Amino acid sequence: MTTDAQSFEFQSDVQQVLRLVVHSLYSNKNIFLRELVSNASDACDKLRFEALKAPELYGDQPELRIDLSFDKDARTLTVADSGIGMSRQELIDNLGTIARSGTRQFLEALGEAQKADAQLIGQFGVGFYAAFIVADRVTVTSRRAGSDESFTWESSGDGRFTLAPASQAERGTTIVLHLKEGEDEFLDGWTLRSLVRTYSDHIGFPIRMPVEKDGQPTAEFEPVNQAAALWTRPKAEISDEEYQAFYKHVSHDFGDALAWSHNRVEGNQNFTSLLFIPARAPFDFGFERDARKGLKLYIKRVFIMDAAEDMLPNYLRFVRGVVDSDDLPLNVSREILQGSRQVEKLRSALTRRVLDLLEKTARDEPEKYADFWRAFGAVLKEGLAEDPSNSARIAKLLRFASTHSGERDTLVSLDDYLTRMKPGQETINYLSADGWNAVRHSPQLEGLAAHGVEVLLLHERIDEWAIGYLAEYEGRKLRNVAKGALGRAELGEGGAGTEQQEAIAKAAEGVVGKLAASLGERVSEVRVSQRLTDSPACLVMGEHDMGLHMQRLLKAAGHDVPAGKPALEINPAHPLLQRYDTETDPARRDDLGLLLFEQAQLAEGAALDDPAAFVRRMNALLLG
Ligand SMILES: Nc1ncnc2c1ncn2[C@@H]1O[C@H](COP(=O)(O)OP(=O)(O)OP(=O)(O)O)[C@@H](O)[C@H]1O
Repeated sequence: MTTDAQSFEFQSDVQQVLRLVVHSLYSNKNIFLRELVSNASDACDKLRFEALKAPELYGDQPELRIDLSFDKDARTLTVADSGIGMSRQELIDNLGTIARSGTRQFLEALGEAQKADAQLIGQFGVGFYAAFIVADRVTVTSRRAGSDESFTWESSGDGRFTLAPASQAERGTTIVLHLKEGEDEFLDGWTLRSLVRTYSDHIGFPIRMPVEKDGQPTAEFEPVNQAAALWTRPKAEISDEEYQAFYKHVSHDFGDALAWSHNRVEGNQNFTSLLFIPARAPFDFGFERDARKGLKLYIKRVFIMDAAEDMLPNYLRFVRGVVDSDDLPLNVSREILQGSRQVEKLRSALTRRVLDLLEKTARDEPEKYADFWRAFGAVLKEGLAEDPSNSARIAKLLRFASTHSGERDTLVSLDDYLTRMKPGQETINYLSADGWNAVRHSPQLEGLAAHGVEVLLLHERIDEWAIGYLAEYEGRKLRNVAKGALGRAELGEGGAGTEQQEAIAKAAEGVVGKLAASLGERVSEVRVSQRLTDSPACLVMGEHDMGLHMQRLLKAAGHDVPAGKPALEINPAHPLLQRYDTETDPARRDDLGLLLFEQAQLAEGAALDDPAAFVRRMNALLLG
């Protein structure tokens, strides 16, 4: 073993993160203490968990605690915990790298201007590196539980750190901050106590500070926090600020939570849950599907593991918090969790809690709910497919753009829709397409708009797939208006009567026949439309066929899709159809017919089979 200090370089990302943290968070510099105490508390949790199987890890030091002290002369502040500690290799791995996946992508994606935004920086959990906001040198000495070796890690935050053997007598980690010039406020007992009370009161282990006598710290330590895990305390005694501080501890989010729900359940199952809905998606939200974090499982107050995957369905993966069970065995393993009926029950109870909380927020604080929907709506929609037993409740929480306002950001619920249905209308109408403009300007909406019938506008990738799992809402069928013939059920009493329709269809028989001949196998049928008022034509699938948009999505994902053929619906009153009908040159007429078909494909968002031929035809007609 070497006795001299060895020098190492930080992984390249670390330097960048460090610089960002120090520059962006200076105005919130107090948070360094919260971060260090939070890590110390995690280290105590880890020891308590490992000691379930190996009680000898406690040695002769059963106490788990976090001590804060300072030395005015040396200008140092010390955070010492009796937690799990770190081995030499762990010091190198944990304090010289950035483990979170996606950090590099995140940094690259941030523009220069955004880099100064503390909220954004906070999203990747600044953690240990926050120490460098106030310190120009940080010394970490650690001795892992069960080992008699200790090591000192030291860095000035300049891209390098050193590592040397040490002789720390006790288990755990001691972090000494050599404060920068001007940071003397942290050398004051009163300030530190008030910071602990503000940010770390909820920590479940005692945070202790030296008793002061005549303004001088003594060797005796006293607790300065409540040292009771927050969720074990009665709701009425916990302030919003305390809940928010705790949220930051469990979620590593820098901003506040949007809402939370804290419950104690007694009876068949005994557990406490404290669940938070974040206000924003974390930067690596998309990356973490495989290793989901965010819901901590405690058993009888002992932290066991991150168990989001077992305790919550995938579509609620944005939830953060803790669940503390009195019934599960302390020696539970992931394998046991996965097969356990008790866990299954816990999972449905937690799912209900989250849906209750979302319903309450939607009802009482619609603006907050709108923020939630913007951040996580697309995730919640997956629930329609994943959790059929709750699909009615999920459906109530859905929000859609609609022709009611015609604006992308003004969203309506299915309940809103029901109140605006026309007399005689039976279906909840929707249209889906690739992107907002394609759906908003679709010719398919013209007839419905003329009758004043509202249509939900689905324009996100997941929409058509998700909505396919929702056959009806409150007894009303959900109806894709791009399919089948529209009648009274879709249009209400204002829909054209059958006699009138038949008369129009009869008058158009000639043009319909000619078009069917021009288009041949491309379409299943040509018919007069109820949908159109301004456009000449549109494409419509059979009511039970797969929508054209969905066919494209599946094809793009590499699936074999049965090629259902659309019908071409026409608006015989449109001048282009009259021009088609009166064209005497058969070749030109066929070209015009094909153009009508291709236009309908384009308007619906499809790519053309042979775009060059389309352009040639179009140009010939423009010049002719
Ligand atoms: N006091 C401590 N005792 C033991 N290990 C620690 C301590 N402080 C930090 N560590 C280790 O160093 C790692 C990195 O800490 P850091 O605070 O940078 O990130 P983190 O806590 O994992 O995540 P986050 O970015 O969410 O804060 C921790 O995961 C932990 O393994």
